[in-house]
Amino acid sequence: MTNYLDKINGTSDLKKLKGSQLNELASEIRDFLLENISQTGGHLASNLGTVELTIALHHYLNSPTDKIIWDVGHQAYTHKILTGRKNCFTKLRQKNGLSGYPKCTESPHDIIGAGHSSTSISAALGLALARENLNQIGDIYSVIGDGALTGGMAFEALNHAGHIGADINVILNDNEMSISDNVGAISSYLNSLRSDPTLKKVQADIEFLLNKIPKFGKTVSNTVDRVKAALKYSFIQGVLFEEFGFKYLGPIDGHNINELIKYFQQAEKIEGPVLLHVLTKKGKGYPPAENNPDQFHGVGPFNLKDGSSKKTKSKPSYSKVFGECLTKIAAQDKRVAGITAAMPSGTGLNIFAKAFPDRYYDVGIAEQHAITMSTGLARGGMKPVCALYSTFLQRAYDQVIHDAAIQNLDLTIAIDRAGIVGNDGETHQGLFDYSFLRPIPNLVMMAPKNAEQLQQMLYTAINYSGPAILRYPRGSIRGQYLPLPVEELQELEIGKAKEVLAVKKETLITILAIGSTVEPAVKAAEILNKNGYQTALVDARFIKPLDQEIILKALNNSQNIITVEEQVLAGGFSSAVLELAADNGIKINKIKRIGIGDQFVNQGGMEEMKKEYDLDARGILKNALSLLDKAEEVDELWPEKKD
Ligand SMILES: Cc1ncc(C[n+]2csc(CCOP(=O)(O)OP(=O)(O)O)c2C)c(N)n1
Ligand SMILES: CC(=O)[C@@H](O)[C@H](O)COP(=O)(O)O
Ligand SMILES: [Mg+2]
Repeated sequence: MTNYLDKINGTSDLKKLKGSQLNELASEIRDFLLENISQTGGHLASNLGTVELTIALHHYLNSPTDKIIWDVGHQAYTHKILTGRKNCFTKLRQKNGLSGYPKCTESPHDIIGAGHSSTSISAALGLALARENLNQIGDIYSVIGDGALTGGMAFEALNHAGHIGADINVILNDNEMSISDNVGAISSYLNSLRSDPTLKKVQADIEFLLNKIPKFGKTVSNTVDRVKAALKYSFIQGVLFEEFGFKYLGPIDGHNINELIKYFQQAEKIEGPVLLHVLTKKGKGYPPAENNPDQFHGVGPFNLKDGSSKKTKSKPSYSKVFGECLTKIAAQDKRVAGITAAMPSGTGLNIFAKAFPDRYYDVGIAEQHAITMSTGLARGGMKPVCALYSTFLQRAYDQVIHDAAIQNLDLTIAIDRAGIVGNDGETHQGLFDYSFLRPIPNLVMMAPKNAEQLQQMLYTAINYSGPAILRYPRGSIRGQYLPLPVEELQELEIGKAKEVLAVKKETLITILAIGSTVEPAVKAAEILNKNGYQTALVDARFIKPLDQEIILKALNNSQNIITVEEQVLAGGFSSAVLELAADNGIKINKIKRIGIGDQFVNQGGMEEMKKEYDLDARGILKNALSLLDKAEEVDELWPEKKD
């Protein structure tokens, strides 16, 4: 049997294949994806769905002169395979390995880097305008999913591109899924387009017409309009995208390479913006993923035979603890509502959704709207809890300031995936939220050290009457999970830290930690104390307001200070401590700040990357010893064998 995949070393080899050879290649690529992703993990279902579409694009276009922009970018694995990166798949999403997203530094074919949703049409438009201004050549294709199309930015770009008649092609990859079921009026609208038989007939007639016309531009538009009228089917009334000034082509079978190429040829004949509505199946070709596209959207290593996970059962995630606790609180208070921006299972809000479907809102990929809608709910007397990943909350910065904080409204923002997120890499790290939220008046912001504190903090945030934020990391909890009954939940005193190991007069070292760094700091402090280096430890709990009393006490009484935060150093927890010291005229003898410097953090395992930035117990110990000029003792003091 011919192995086409091994023979392809770039898109020029692909172009030599025809007809059924391309279908065979698609099948080989699917096997390759399954073989590799089952070992490394990755975004399986979306990639299985875009194999034929990507082959057709690269067969028809000349990348990188022609430009393909992948929205979110989690579905671009076949693009990577066809553009010379096949051999890198053994290290997909791993440290120093192949990125799971398009990345400009990785390949000239990755025109625009991504990871966050709904940016591709804007980027395509910018490229088209640059092409025009600089007399460049090349077609420009953006590939956006039906989920990503729920993001407001996509519509800002459609609005602009349609208005100016930009010569771009937007492929709407409609698989009827976001990560979970897609939501919203647009999604229902796409359903109606998909099943409209008249549209297919009109498309056939238009195709016939286009084949007769060399370039479907302004000069012939009257003819086309006449044909449309004659067909008694108005695109203008029928298709939303036409209202935006786009020519609509479709629906197109996204698993039929020849049909796709035929439509690309058509699109080329049309001047101005074209939207190609391509229908694909998420998880295509692998029954476990076809049947459970949500579960197979992003996966860890799994057994190919049945799709079962290779991971041994681990502790519950922070998201699950959050979801369960919220559900319990909501059972007692019918004002509590849950809001997600297209991440119900990721945030644990699916647990709440099941119990209280009437108070649960999935707004689609619309973080800005999620926050402002929450403020409206709050104003109306509800107690909204809006759960967003830290990295995606970046989208809603102004809404937090303008709609929540200035008006001091009573909402809770639960920031999930705060800190290092691991294999998604730079675009998804949650490393900026302390810094961008700390300067905002009226906000209260806390970070739990473990599952127990997460529950207490959620209860505190919901009961606090004003905008309250809690941030917690991705992945499994540390320590034990004892689900607390509501009667045992207690409001924490706002802005109160806790001395885990008391600060005394002339303390040698005080570690000031917050959130996920507290538990490794406890371990480091225990080792230091055991070895005669008297160490105190403060769990700050609140970054805003900071407990001035306890932190000033620590600064005044300690010969050495260590701050630890899973965040960038600039503007974060350590900055808050230094500001407090400066404002109170305290001269800190020696200080070491552990956190992320002025750089983006690459992909890699979560623990692996935390270790790299000294955010683990050993890293904290090492920094403490180096403050005492005893760095060389770390191996000797560290109780575990070198790993
Ligand atoms: C701003 C933002 N919010 C949320 C996400 C998380 N996210 C990644 S992919 C995805 C679903 C995208 O659905 P779609 O575009 O239809 O692609 P599919 O996975 O179906 O191929 C979501 C919600 C994100 N990447 N960016
Ligand atoms: C593509 C994307 O943005 C999401 O699929 C993301 O990878 C989810 O990350 P988690 O695995 O942390 O939920
Ligand atoms: Mg989709």
